[in-house]
Amino acid sequence: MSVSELFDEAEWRPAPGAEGYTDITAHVSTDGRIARIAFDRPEVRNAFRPHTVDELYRALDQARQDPKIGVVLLTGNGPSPKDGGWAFCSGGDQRIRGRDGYKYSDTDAVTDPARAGRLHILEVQRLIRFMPKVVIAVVPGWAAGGGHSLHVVCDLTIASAEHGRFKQTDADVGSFDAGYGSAYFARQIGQKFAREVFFLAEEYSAQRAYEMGAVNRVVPHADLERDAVAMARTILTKSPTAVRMLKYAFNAVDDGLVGQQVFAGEATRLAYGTDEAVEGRDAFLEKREPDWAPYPWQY
Ligand SMILES: CC(C)(COP(=O)(O)OP(=O)(O)OC[C@H]1O[C@@H](n2cnc3c(N)ncnc32)[C@H](O)[C@@H]1OP(=O)(O)O)[C@@H](O)C(=O)NCCC(=O)NCCSC(=O)CCC(=O)c1ccccc1C(=O)O
Repeated sequence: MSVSELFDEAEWRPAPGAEGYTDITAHVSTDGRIARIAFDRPEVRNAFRPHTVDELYRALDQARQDPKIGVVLLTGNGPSPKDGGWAFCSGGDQRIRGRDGYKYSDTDAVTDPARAGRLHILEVQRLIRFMPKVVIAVVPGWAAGGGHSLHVVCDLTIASAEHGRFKQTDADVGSFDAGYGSAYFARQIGQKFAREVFFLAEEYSAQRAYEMGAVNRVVPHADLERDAVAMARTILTKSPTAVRMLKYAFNAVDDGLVGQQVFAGEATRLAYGTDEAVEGRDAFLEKREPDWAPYPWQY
């Protein structure tokens, strides 16, 4: 069975360990430079349960640690075998929501009570936010609730003109993403629009979301994945260090001290590459005073 109607078999090979996944699919482009990670529960509009989130975190972290991968495409497989509907992701699976979070199924055999009720999609959001690679939300259908928040936290969004739909249902179901999903969303599209999206929970077409500044590109459905790969390939022509520093620079202004820490960590890595920093380290190891003379107080 095909992974998804938009999936091009010639473009991808399974990511290492992907054969064990049940709720997502994970692939790497044949040249190893792009990851494609997809929700694979189209019959429930790609809603996620704790097991889905575990797999998603693992696949994203694997992409984060793969030095060849520069861009991650996050998408949803489809269409639904039940009614032909398309989805990026419809957020937390409301059927298994408990009073302390989302519940593992009996077959997941969770014995640790601390793991019983989960909201760890927020850990996935942080992984997307802080990974030093560009993450593109590729939206073939509904992005709703926590699925809407995931598209918000991705670096870029490309959506299907025919089937892309955006709706923030959190307040309909008594949930609220008070972090990136709402406050950061308001930074993206402005306070009035963001409040409208949450307080009215209406449906927005891909074109309307584009006009509001929530989406980068709207393309014909049949071209969605091809165009997403083309975007990724353009990004891959750029300097990895420059892209990494730019992502962290864009983040820093909204991420407080954590944003500064992440940006500064990369600045430190760059500084370690200079002769000046090498002199500091060598002087310590050689038990001598450092000679800073060759390094001016630049202005
Ligand atoms: C997405 C819809 C608007 C699509 O509507 P439509 O095309 O008419 O399809 P339906 O017939 O409604 O759905 C088809 C089928 O799928 C089932 N389904 C869809 N979504 C879900 C879901 N989220 N959970 C369980 N099942 C779902 C639906 O019941 C149908 O099944 P049948 O058996 O065939 O009848 C519409 O489906 C819709 O509105 N879906 C619900 C969207 C929603 O409210 N999601 C939850 C929001 S809350 C959330 O995601 C919290 C989790 C979270 O991420 C979080 C946690 C803590 C802090 C912050 C966050 C955060 O938001 O990030």
